[in-house]
Amino acid sequence: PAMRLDVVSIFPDYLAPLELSLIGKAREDGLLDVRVHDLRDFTHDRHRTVDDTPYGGGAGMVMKPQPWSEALDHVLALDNPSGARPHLVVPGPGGQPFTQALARQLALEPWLAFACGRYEGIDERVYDHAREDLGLEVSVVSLGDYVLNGGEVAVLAMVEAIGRLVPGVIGNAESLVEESHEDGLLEYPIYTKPSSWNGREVPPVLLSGNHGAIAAWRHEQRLARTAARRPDLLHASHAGPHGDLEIS
Ligand SMILES: O=C(OCc1ccccc1)c1cn[nH]c1
Repeated sequence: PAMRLDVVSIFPDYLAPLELSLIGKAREDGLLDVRVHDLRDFTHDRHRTVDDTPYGGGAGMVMKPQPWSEALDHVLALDNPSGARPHLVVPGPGGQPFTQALARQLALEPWLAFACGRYEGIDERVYDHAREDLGLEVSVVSLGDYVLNGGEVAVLAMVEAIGRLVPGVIGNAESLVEESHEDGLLEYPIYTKPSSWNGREVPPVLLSGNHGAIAAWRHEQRLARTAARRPDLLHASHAGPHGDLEIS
């Protein structure tokens, strides 16, 4: 059965790229069932109001709870015979880090619903309502320590990272194996033809046909790159036989 992905946003057109290329094809192949909903369809006033000023004062605006409650009810009611429940994922700067590990976990779920916040965010009671009244698992997830204007860009990134892990979405499975962050190290440098270009040569080991030496060189490169760019990713399990993390 297709993995179901619902997205609620006041800018549904922002999610149009999900109709393209890989994710678009996976939708055609029935692997992903992606539906985008306009939050303003769940307002009833002339101005289709979705936000208001924050209680307690402060800058900016807060998204009103009622439209979100009606949008979630609509998502849950849509052709949902099994009564299954979606995992509600809300992008936000204050969330748990979105990592390849979390992407892998989410790719195993049958149904994800994404709530795209705008302004300063969503009234907290929507999270409580979703958890306590709708019985949903709710996760606030951050792409990184920076602030976007809204959740849409984050959802595009997450849907791409998750969608490509769904079996059948990516053609050759092996391309999924050797990837950054899969085993905690960054990827090694890659090369293709011509072997000499612009006076620059491809490292000879890669042309040697000596697969042991090639694998060793690639591992060394991954360690060196990770030490240089992401020392935070390095830990004891990556130490060499002498327990050293020093890169030669
Ligand atoms: O800004 C983000 O989400 C959009 C958002 C949601 C709620 C209020 C303001 C902005 C974000 C940053 N890292 N990961 C997500």
